[in-house]
Amino acid sequence: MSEALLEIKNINTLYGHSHILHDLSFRLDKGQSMSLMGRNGMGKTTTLKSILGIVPPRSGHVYFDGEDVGRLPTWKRMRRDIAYVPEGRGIFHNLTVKEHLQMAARPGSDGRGSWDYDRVLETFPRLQERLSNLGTELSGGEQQMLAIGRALVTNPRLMILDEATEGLAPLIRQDIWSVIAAIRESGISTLVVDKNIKALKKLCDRHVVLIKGKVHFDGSSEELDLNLENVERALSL
Ligand SMILES: Nc1ncnc2c1ncn2[C@@H]1O[C@H](COP(=O)(O)OP(=O)(O)OP(=O)(O)O)[C@@H](O)[C@H]1O
Repeated sequence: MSEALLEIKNINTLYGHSHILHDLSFRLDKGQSMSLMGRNGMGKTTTLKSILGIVPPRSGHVYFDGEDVGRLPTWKRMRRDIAYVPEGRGIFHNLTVKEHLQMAARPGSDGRGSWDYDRVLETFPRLQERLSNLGTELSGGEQQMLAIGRALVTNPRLMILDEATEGLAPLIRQDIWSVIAAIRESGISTLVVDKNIKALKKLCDRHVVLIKGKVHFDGSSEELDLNLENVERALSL
């Protein structure tokens, strides 16, 4: 049996008295790619924030590479090689593209440094042209490329992307999907939230669909195909 990179077990997450995630469990194996889907407000972002400890679950466990990281602060989880590309991208208005990448660059926890500043610029030639531009001067697509580039230079083993292509023009979306595929090919596991089921089916090995903070579907791309109607119903308005 393959080894789990990320495993969450029976997570319950609340905002005050609002119970959002109910006994949520799933696992992502090493080298694999997983999609997390669901209609607006179903708990996708809350799941990602629970994994990272930004919103710590009230109960349950988060295991990363076999270690229970559930009590660690967010920055320590990220030092275990988890990178996060948040919804809204989190680009700093007053820093240039170059500064964003230089500030974030570091080897992985075991010294891996395959994704460095130069490789990111080779992957995103658009960023190369924009090195001295401030965050505010970038288009939405360029901001997303920078957010992904900034995550890559930390040499993660797991990259988490929230709303990976939301609000981007179709051609830029295609670029982002190609880059996520390349990231995955380079051996980094990915956990991707997006609405494009077709792109996710091609890119990811496993798929989890949430309804009201519970797992409605969890399966491979083949199983997703077999349950497509059911899953599409869970995703439609
Ligand atoms: N900071 C917060 N305080 C209180 N409730 C919140 C907070 N953040 C999110 N929620 C609520 O938690 C529920 C799940 O939200 P979440 O953002 O995880 O959903 P989502 O599936 O990511 O949806 P979207 O696609 O809209 O981002 C929603 O009902 C939302 O209103």
